[in-house]
Amino acid sequence: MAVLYASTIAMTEKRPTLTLKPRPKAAPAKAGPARSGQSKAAGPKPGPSKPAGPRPASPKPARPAPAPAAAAPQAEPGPRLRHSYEVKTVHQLDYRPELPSDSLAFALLGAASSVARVRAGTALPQALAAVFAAFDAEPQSRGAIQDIAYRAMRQLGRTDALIGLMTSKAPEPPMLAGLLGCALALLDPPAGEAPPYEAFTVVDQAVRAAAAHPDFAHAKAMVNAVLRRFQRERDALLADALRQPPARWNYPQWWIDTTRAAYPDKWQDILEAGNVHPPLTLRVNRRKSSVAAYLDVLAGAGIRAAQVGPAAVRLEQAIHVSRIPGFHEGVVSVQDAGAQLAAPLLDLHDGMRVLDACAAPGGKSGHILELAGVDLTAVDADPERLRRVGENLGRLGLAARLVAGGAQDRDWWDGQLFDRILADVPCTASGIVRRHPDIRWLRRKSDTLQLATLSSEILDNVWQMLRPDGKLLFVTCSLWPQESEAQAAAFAVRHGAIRLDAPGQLLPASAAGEDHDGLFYALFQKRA
Ligand SMILES: C[S@@+](CC[C@H](N)C(=O)[O-])C[C@H]1O[C@@H](n2cnc3c(N)ncnc32)[C@H](O)[C@@H]1O
Repeated sequence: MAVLYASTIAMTEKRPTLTLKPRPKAAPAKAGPARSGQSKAAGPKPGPSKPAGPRPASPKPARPAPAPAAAAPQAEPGPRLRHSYEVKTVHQLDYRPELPSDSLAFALLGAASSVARVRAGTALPQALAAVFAAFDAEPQSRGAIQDIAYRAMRQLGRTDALIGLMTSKAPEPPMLAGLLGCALALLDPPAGEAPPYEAFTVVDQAVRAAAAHPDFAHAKAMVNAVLRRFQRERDALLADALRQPPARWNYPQWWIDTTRAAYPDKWQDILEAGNVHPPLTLRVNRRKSSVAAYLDVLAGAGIRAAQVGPAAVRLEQAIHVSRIPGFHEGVVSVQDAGAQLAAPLLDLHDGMRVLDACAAPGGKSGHILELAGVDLTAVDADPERLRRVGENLGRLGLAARLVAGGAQDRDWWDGQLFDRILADVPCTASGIVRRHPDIRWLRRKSDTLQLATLSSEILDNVWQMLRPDGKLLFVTCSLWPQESEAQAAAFAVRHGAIRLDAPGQLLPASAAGEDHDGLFYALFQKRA
């Protein structure tokens, strides 16, 4: 059943007409009209996770369209509402369109719903999970929805600017803006990337998508006009849009300013590195195999790969985890090469008591247990994420004591000191935006200070749980000094901690020889 979303988002009963900005001057037409009346769209260019052209009939029954806004149930009888712009309506992010589930139009609506959810504050993976459930999406359409949503996130600054240039006001509801953004991201891929679909297919399917949604079927002509105008006036529009830094870099302005202030000589490279597709890097479980043996397995399966760290293997082409040899048997885990530095830095020995203070989803917990037979306590504040630690360790054939709790609290601690502590604290995650392109749009500037405050509480608390001579590794996946180096320096002063050798701030890199996320490492020893 379609879920109605609370009517906090204003929309008028009399639907607002989104007017198009007048063109500065007539431009010669390059593209033909959108063929929205056709029964079958041309299929996409070959590539992964792409839906086929529309089928004549939907394989699943479409969800019934909820009642129109004016008929939405009132909690209590109130004064009669005027037929005016004061009447609010609900927006239906969960509405399953009456479209073939393998059509690009279906995938575009799913991606548009995901983008609208991210704009409302939901992380993209959760947004996608909600859309897959609401749309009852099959694996093929899931792949297509996800692909388009990730593209849209990587291009959001640019597509927002383009939409702003072509429309007189922000398209409403947000899902309509999301649909335009998704379609523009397909029409205008990043430099060097081929468009995944023919332009006329994208326009045709975006118009069909708009027409299939009760909240903005009225705007299908606008969708057609905006996308066709982009095709005709592409160069001029892009030149105009790219004058705005968020469009040029695809980050919010505050993010650009913060990066520039922290890294005056490297900020552009850092921003670019966050926009490239991340590689698929694996960690070989040394309890089950070796890098050399695993590379042989990959070669035998026709998968090209290279060693990029003591236990790290990078695949030349990303593949689905289900196709990674030995993944389900726990021979390998997916983990960035930079993140693989953590466990070896802890200098682990069999029999040690080790605390992983912010453990979920358990990437580093697994590595710790692969390296030594330690007694591991894995704490995380999020019980749902903690469950994934158990699943991941189970796949590796390893075990730890799992504790749902705040690492700034002590109620879960049995009072016995730890020999080693890993504090991979919550942070803005500004160093891993290439894997999570939604993060930059979800974060607010004020998050940095709030997260830095929490992480200093965590550090101060777990330091009391460390035995004299013991070591604590402080890790963030942040690029901001406030969360990393400044935090580490202040911590060392507060506690008189000995600072040992560690990589410090690793900036994100995507060169063949060095390819890792942006991470920060500081290692401390407690005085005996
Ligand atoms: C950077 S992630 C940890 C990644 C993990 N170490 C790994 O390698 O897979 C940070 C984790 O801290 C958790 N977290 C957030 N606030 C916390 C708190 N107050 N105490 C403990 N864990 C917390 C989050 O749920 C998240 O799982």
